[in-house]
Order: sequence, then C-alpha cells, then structure tokens
Amino acid sequence: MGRDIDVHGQDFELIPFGAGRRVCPGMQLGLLTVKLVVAQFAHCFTWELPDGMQPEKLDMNEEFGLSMLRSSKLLAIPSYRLQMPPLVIAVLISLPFLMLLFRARPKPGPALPPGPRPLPIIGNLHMLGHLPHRALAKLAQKYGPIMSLRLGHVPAVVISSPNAAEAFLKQHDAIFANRPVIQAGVYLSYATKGMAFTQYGEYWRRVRKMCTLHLLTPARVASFEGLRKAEIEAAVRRLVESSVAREVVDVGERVGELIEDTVFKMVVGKGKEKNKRYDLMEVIEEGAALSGAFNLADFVPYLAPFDLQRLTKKMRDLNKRVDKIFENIIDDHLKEEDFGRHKDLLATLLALMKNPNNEFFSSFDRDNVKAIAIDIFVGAIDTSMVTITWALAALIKHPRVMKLLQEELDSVIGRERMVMESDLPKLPFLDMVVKETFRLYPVAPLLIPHESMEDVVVNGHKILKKSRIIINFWAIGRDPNVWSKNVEEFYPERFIGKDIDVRGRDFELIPFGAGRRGCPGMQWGLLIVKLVVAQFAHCFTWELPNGMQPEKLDMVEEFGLSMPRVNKLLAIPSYRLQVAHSDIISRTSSNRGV
Ligand code: HEM
Repeated sequence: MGRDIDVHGQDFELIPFGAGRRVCPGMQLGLLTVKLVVAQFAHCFTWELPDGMQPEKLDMNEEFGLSMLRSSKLLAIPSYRLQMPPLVIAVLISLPFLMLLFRARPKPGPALPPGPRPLPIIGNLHMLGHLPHRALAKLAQKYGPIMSLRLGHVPAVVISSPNAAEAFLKQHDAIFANRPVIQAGVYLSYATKGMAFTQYGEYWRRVRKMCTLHLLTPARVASFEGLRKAEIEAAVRRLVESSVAREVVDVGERVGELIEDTVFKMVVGKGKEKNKRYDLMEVIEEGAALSGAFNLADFVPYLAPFDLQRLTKKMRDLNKRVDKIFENIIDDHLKEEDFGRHKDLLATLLALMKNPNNEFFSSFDRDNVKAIAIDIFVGAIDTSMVTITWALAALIKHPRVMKLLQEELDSVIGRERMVMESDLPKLPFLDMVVKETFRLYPVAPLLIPHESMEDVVVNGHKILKKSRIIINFWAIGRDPNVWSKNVEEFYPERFIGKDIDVRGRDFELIPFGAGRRGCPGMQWGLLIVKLVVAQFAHCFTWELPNGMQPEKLDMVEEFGLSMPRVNKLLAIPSYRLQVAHSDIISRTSSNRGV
C-alpha cells in the first residue's frame, strides 16, 4: 500500500501492457474488462475448491504459448453471497437486452450517418488505436465524410471533408457550438469557468467577449512586441553560442524555452526564472497531459465513480497544486504597490475582479481569473511550440524548401539584421511554409470536440442531441481529393495563386477551427509561429547530427491534447547572418528585461 506503481507503462517494474510507442493500444479496454469481471465474480460469489481441497494446495503452474495460460483447469463451486435475490440480478442484467428487443420501431425519417457497428459497453472505442486521427481517417474512407460512431455510451459523429465541416461549423454553427462536459474541464478548469471546456451559453459568451475585447486584441498582442523581440534575441544568442561550439541542440526544447518565457511574461509579467517558487510550467504540462489522456469516465459515465484509471484522483491532486501556485501569483500581484501599472494579462483579469461594476460579469472571483489564465497558458504554449518544431523539422528535412525560404528572407531583409515583426507581411513564401505545416502537422488534429445542442438533420443525416462532434482536420489535410496526388509531400508551392486562408473561412484548412468556437488566440499564435520560424531559418543553417541525411529525418507523431513529434528534433545550428556574433550577443544583453 502507498507505493504509486502504475501498469500503464510508466513504471518499469510493472509493464504487463508493454511501454513506449508500441504499448498495447487495448490497455484501457483490457484493464476495464479484467477489473469489472474480477470485481463482479468476487462480489457475487464465494468460491470453494472441489473435493474439500485446501486453498493452499491449488496449483499455479503455467504453460507457455501465445499467452501464458494455467496448465490445469480452475475448478470451483460458487455460492451466491449477495442479499439481492438471484432472480432480480438476472432480470437487471437482461433488462437492456429486453429493452432492445421490445423498443418501439423508429419512425421513418432521416437515418443516422453510416458507421461501423458498435460493441456493447465500449461501442467503437477499440477502433481508435493510439493515433485516433489516422484510425478515423481510414474508417471515413469506408463510411464517408459524415460518420457515426459510439464512443462508450456517447454517440459521436466524425467529420472528414471540407463540405461537411462547413455544414457543421458554419451553416449549423449555433447548434454545434457546445462542448461536452469532460472530467478535465470539471477538475482542471474550476468547474469549466475558463473558456475552452465551457458549455455554450451566457457565461462562455461573456468570457469570450472579454477576451476578444481586452486580452487578445491585435493591439494588445502587438503591445508585447518589445518583449518578444528581447526573448527571441536571447534564444538566438544561446543558439549562436551553440553554433560556435558546433553543439547538437534539441530544437524543440529551445523553442519550448523561448515560447514558455514569452507567454509567462505576457500573462503574469515575470519570466519563469523569477517564478521558481511558483513552478507553474511543470503543473501546466501535467495538466495538458491529463487533459489529453484517454479518460474512460468521459465515455462510460457510470464508471466515473470507480475512477478505474485513477485519473480523477490525479486531476484533483493537480488542481490543488495549481491552485496554490496561482494563489501565490495573484497575492503577489495584488500586493505590489504599482499594481495599476502592470501591463500583463493577469493584471487585466484582476482589475476586472476588483471592479464590481465591470461591463462583463456581476460576479467574477479568483476561480474565474485562475481558470481563464490557465486556458491562456495551455492554449498559447503547447500549440505554438509544437507547430514551430514541426515547421523547422519539415524545413530541415526538405533543404530545397529551406533554401527558397532563406532566399526570400535574404532578399527582403538582407543578412545584416534580424527579422522584425513588421517584415512578416512581406514574406509570402514564409506564409506558405506555415500553411503547409498546419496542413500536414496540425497541432489539434481533431480540433476540440464540439457537442450538438439539439436533434438536427445535416446533409440528409440525423444528428442526435448531445452527440460528440469530432472534426478530423488531419484527414481533410491529407485528402488527395481536396489537395492533389502529392498530398503527403511537404510542398508549400501548392498555395501559389490560391487564396486559401487559415482563419476559418476556407474549410480545407482550419488549423484554428472555425465559427463561434474557433481559436480566439489565432492572431497571437500565427504571429509567434511565423516570427520564430523566420528567425531560426534566417539566422542559421541546420545540419542533422552524425551525418544523417535530411530525408532520413522521421516525422512520427504522437496523439494527446496536442500532436507533437515522438522523437526529439536534434540539429546543429550554423550562424549565417553578417552581423558579428558579438554584436548579437551584446545587443541581446542590453535588451534583456524588456
Ligand atoms: C499555433 C497556434 C494555435 C493553434 C494551432 C490553435 C488551435 C486551436 C484550435 C484547433 C481550437 C479549437 C477550435 C474548435 O474547437 O473549433 C482552439 C481553441 C482555443 N484556443 Fe487556440 N490555437 C493556437 C494558439 C492559441 C493561443 C496563442 C491562445 C491564447 C490565448 C489560444 C487559446 C485558445 C482558447 C481559449 C480556445 C478555446 C475557444 C473556445 O472554446 O471558445 N490558442 N485553438
């Protein structure tokens, strides 16, 4: 008792399902079945060995084969031990089947979308595998762009074409603007007081309006330009040092540090290094991992009280830690005498909290502030960091494209200075590189699930109220009918002469979603992605370690709250600007702390 040993592949003294990339994809289902059947058999019966055999005499010999079975049969006599008469149990168990048998015949009318037949209890969960976006894309080839599934007890509809996405996110946007209530929203987002997991309604509308009018306006994002410049110069300086030392760097880690520092300063006004006592980053990362984990209780709600995966406990514990840290940050903010002069986003939220006559909320307390700040952290950090790392990996893997981008950067900016934010609109090829990255490596391959608020007919299919709507943007991005035959190739030139926008207008490219629940941080996300990709491509050439050929670089993804690379992106930077190293370093030092 008391030792926290897990069977999911984290603790290597107990790995019945294996671990790592090839870990058993049916782990959840296997665990559920084993626990359920063992609990039921032990709960309903006592078991006695035949012929008065003593329990300790029972042999435990195994036999080796595809699986390791007992070598002899396990024979025992059950004695029923519940206080409920066995007949009642039999009726209760057969009730769902009787209901199925005698249920009223459905009235003729539009049918549910086609889809694979679900199994009892788990529905189609077993078909998702460890990369659901790929498994669903394959199923859609058979069942079509609007496909029905049952995920545990939850009816789901999977959308896999631009036309279908437009029907759901534009024509019927208001009906599908809800989010399903999931445990992560309840336990990690202060009972859904943030934005991303919040149910569609008055509170969500006010939070969203407040964010669009005060926190995430283009002007507010632009006001942090100096901060971004200083942070990027500091990151470039560290890379210049690695370049001089011919050091292999973990590109994703460097990008991560840069994004984390920038977002920290924008949201709470201080850098991570000054926030050691807060240690927010670790808990945010844990929160993102828990939110992205497959949680059985979200799909089979009657299992929630048993917490079979212990996720509820982990989320509750994590929430306590997050809460403590945020309380510290808020206390410090409010204590500081020059509170009114703070320019960070938290200060705006706290000013709102302190003003009972604010234009948005009649009641807005610390929990609201914390939930919204968490959404901004999670929304801003992982998305940008993962997208930038994919873009740089794709450029390193395709030297032809990297060369074209560097030629554009050299001709528009030259090599005598670094890229500035005002340069970005003058870089059309960069724009295409970023679009192509979103198409092939979307950070949210299934966006965030939506939920239907009423029964509705879409494109001739009946969609039930409370269905989970999954938009498989990954499948749309890789559909040869939408893009062309070279759909798997990283080929930014496909966008030449095409007016395709990523902001939710063109449904073949919706990395930020579309409609009412589309990403409110799009402006900020696009800016930071373009700026960092441009800067890293402009300042350095990148070489793979140990003489690895670019085409050998793997582009394997993993699925969670976001879709990062499985393997680290390791590369050696070589500084290529004509500004002297020492100049960059000294300029950076003088800018630090902006
Ligand atoms: C490359 C950067 C980013 C990408 C690719 C991205 C992508 C997305 C996607 C796909 C959604 C779900 C849309 C839907 O359900 O239809 C979303 C929602 C959201 N994003 Fe972003 N995002 C990015 C940056 C940001 C930033 C910088 C913030 C910071 C403020 C942010 C905050 C949010 C929030 C709060 C939501 C929930 C909106 C709602 O439910 O009403 N995102 N994002």
